[in-house]
Amino acid sequence: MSDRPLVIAVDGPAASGKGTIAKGLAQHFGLPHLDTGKLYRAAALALLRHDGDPESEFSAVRAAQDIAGLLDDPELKSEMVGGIASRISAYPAVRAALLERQREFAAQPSGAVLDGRDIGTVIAPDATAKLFVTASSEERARRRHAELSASGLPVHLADVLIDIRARDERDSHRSAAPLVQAGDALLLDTTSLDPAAALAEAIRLVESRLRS
Ligand SMILES: Nc1ncnc2c1ncn2[C@@H]1O[C@H](COP(=O)(O)OP(=O)(O)OP(=O)(O)O)[C@@H](O)[C@H]1O
Ligand SMILES: Nc1ccn([C@@H]2O[C@H](COP(=O)(O)O)[C@@H](O)[C@H]2O)c(=O)n1
Repeated sequence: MSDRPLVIAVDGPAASGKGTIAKGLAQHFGLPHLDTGKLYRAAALALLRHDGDPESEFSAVRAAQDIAGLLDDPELKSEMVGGIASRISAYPAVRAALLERQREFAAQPSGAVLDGRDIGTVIAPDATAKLFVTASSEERARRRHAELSASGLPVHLADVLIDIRARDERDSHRSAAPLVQAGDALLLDTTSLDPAAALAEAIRLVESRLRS
């Protein structure tokens, strides 16, 4: 077994359960965790609050440089913010503005768990273990719909499914750091797993990497 810090990269599409798994892995292995989607969402929120134009890369980069104080804002969770995050995250200069912070987090001597879209491919290509977490788009829409309804944000399931599919399309087909399973990532399909079973499988997969 290597004595390098344990770094776990968790990537996957929207509402696949990667954040839930990443948090659970962090707790299990005693590591700090970063939800990198929050950085893109915070940039989107900064843009919205400054009446910026998502069509302007310049405007989006300025927003990405101005996310202090926004990382725990409850508005980050809204579908509107998630949609704008997915649009502006396609700009290479926005990704560049958020890169160093993520790399520094991954390089902590303690090790780390990060979840997002490009952790295993761009942010931490040398991660000890990489998981690509997925689930069918219908199941992901069901989960996101339940989450939004529980937090008092009424939305139609059909609209959530359309939004999830649009997000998948944008995240997977952009030229800058697209959502793609890294060649050495282990696939974890959570469609028919509850959160506890998904985490148990994730721990098993990480441990299998630690032994290899
Ligand atoms: N295996 C699972 N079965 C059922 N529900 C789940 C499962 N995993 C997570 N959830 C629920 O689905 C919703 C989305 O999960 P989570 O936030 O972990 O996904 P995510 O991939 O990190 O989403 P995003 O990156 O788009 O914010 C949450 O409400 C979470 O509690
Ligand atoms: N590493 C990442 C993380 C996120 N994004 C983009 O942000 C959007 C919102 O992310 P959530 O995980 O909170 O849903 C997402 O749709 C991606 O477009 C990213 O590009 N890279």
